[in-house]
Amino acid sequence: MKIGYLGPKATFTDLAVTTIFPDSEKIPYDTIPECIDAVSKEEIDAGVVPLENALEGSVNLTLDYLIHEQLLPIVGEIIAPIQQHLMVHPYHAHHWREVKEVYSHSHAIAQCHKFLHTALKNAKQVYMTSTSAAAKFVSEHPHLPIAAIANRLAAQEYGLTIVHENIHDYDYNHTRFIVVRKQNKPLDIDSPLYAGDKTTLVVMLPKDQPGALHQVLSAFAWRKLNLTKIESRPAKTGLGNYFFIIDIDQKMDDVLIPGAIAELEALECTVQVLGSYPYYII
Ligand SMILES: O=C(O)C(=O)C[C@]1(C(=O)O)C=C[C@@H](O)C=C1
Repeated sequence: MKIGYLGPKATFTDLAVTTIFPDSEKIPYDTIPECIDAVSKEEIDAGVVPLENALEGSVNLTLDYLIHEQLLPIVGEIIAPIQQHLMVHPYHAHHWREVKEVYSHSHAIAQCHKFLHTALKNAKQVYMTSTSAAAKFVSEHPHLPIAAIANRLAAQEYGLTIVHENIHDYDYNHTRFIVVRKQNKPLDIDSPLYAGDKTTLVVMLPKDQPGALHQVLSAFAWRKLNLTKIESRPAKTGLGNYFFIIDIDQKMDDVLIPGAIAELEALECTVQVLGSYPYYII
């Protein structure tokens, strides 16, 4: 199987893919949209992109691109621990406190806000497409006084020295990655890391109906369907127009979830099933 991922080599997405698909051919893409487009064009069998981080919340680019540009089914989810390290070119290892710029993915920079605020208060923060793209950039500019925030594999891959370990602000730092495919075909993963199943819906509420969200939630509540996430994103059709992304803590069944969807449609909601898929915890 060919699995695309947010690259280059040694991103957190790469680590997640290697753990869950150890025997697959891995194809890196520079950006999340490029990876999703490659799935859509069937250049690859599946794509893996980050969706949500425990400290920083949703990766909006993934959500928006999937919902507005390429509506592909989610066929799996990988939850992985995230440890962020500060790294520099070996040349700067002894004077890393003097770096002028810190490069990383915006989520990684946000996860290390307290550390950056205290240890590198005057360094400019520069966003890159991924943590390993930042590490690669730092390795390619040995004479610049700059640092990257990335994982240990990236330090090894790009020959950087870790000068401060575990700089993320809170110990519990995990990211959810989703696996998307062109067709809604389950992945044949036989992994001891399997931890359960989820179903994700995208729900657009009817316009200007008092209590609509309350009614939507009660369609799940009285069926005792456990929701693990509800998030709103702009529908991009006008101010105040939002849709909701709802995760249900179980597989699509024949009765309860279809019943809830039918009830939402009767309330004039538009409902799309983004996927019903297994998740794996690393
Ligand atoms: O840049 C990477 O290494 C990624 O895999 C992306 C990403 C993200 O988008 O949140 C994944 C995990 C970390 O939370 C930081 C960055």
